[in-house]
Amino acid sequence: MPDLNLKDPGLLTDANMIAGEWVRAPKGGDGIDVTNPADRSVIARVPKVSAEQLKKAIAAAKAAMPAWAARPAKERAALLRKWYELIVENADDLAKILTAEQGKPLAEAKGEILSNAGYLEWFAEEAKRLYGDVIPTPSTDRRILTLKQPVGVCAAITPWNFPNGMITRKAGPALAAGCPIIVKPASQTPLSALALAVLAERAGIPGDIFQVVTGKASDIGTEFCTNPDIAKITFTGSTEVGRKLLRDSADQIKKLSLELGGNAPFIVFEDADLDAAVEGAMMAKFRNSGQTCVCANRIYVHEAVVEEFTKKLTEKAAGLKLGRGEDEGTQQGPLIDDAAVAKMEEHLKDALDKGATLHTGGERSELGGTWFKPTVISGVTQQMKLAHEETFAPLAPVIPFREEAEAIAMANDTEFGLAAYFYTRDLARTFRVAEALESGMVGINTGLIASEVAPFGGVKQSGLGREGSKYGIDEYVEIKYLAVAGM
Ligand SMILES: NC(=O)C1=CN([C@@H]2O[C@H](COP(=O)(O)OP(=O)(O)OC[C@H]3O[C@@H](n4cnc5c(N)ncnc54)[C@H](OP(=O)(O)O)[C@@H]3O)[C@@H](O)[C@H]2O)C=CC1
Ligand SMILES: O=C(O)CCCC(=O)O
Repeated sequence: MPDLNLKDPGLLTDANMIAGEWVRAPKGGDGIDVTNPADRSVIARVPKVSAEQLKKAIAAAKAAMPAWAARPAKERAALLRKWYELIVENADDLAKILTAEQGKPLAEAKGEILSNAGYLEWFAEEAKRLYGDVIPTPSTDRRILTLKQPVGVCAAITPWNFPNGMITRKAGPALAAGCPIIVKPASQTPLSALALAVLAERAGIPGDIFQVVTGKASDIGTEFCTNPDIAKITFTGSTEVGRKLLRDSADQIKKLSLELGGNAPFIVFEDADLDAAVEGAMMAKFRNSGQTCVCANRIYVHEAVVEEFTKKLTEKAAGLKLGRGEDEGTQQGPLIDDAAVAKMEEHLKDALDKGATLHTGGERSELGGTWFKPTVISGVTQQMKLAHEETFAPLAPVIPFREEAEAIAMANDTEFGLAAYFYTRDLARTFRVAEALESGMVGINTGLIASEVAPFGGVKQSGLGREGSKYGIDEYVEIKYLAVAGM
């Protein structure tokens, strides 16, 4: 294992947690190399779980579920709380592991870890409030009650852009509701997931209740979708894979939560606080080098302020410091891989070929590898590729508009509906526009919306279900109705 200068080297492991045991790749056997996107060096090799091992993990989770679900909610809550505390205590080390495999600046990595540990804290509390109802009865011979019961064994498939946070968001509500969960992290970033498993074990969470398996995505996905002992799949990633999971699990009518691609519009009205809008756009566009599903993909700016906005955005974007995530002051890490750079270049070229103007960036950085200079272009139209596809990279396209209705129509002109943002100081417009935007989340005068207390999720082809908030745990329970007569 690499020397990441951890306070606690025990957090770095290349073993899977299967049925309560740490399982390494067989010597000389098949495995997956984990590389540091900053220099492409191989930092670890994790196992490719075998079909038998995966079945064993699922069977172990199924066998362990009744005892876990039967524990008083207060006990499950205490274990989740302990896990949360260990993550917070070890946030510096977890951030180093995350940055080494994902590339984001260390401060951002630590921010991801701390803010998303909040989902464990939140759901530890919600575990105790999983109330049913007593419903007023329409006839005197009976009483009507509801219970909330755990949905069953859950399987999570998580992406590389938030290697730590996308797991706590799913494991928190699952475990709180009484469900075991098996996590398959992205092959690019398994070490953060495995470090979470180390801490879960230390917190006292049984190793058949929180398991992590690494390996070939399509094989694991197929087993999750077809194994009758998996009741629910929770996925964050591309719309294409989400669609496949939905299709493949249709035969067994599994429950699915899908947090898929976005194509967030970011609208700046003529009455906006322009400096605040520029700050918000920087956050919504360039956080994680543009690789978040809620990243602003299209920036619509009223024609009266478009020139000034573009100038200010360009200055800020050009001032971002690129570097290795672990280097002091780095604001933009490398993109995850060459495919991510290729997509950025494809969208940029298409826009420039169709008449867009380049203000800053537009090329790979001198740092080499997968760094791409933060890029601002203007004169963008709805006919360009980036208006309809998620770029997932540091490309900020500015599109002018004249009328509010025109901005809303362009914003909604997409099959996606995850996040949207707009800046205005007009209260009536605030509600009018917020209600008209076809998205699951709307940031108004802010470019940062994720929080464990709020429901995160999309409409249209951006997915199904919500993560976080009082609604998040509903994704992991079934409501059972009791009709009690004979009294
Ligand atoms: N909503 C979001 O937050 C995210 C959106 N995306 C979008 O998707 C694009 C592509 O990114 P990419 O990493 O390829 O996203 P994917 O959807 O391919 O990967 C996300 C997760 O799904 C797994 N996966 C891939 N194929 C299958 C399959 N057939 N069955 C089951 N699981 C599978 C991956 O595993 P493995 O790593 O082993 O392939 C990973 O764990 C991005 O450019 C972006 O537009 C990507 C990541 C996150
Ligand atoms: O990209 C995602 O899938 C989640 C974004 C979380 C955040 O905004 O912190």
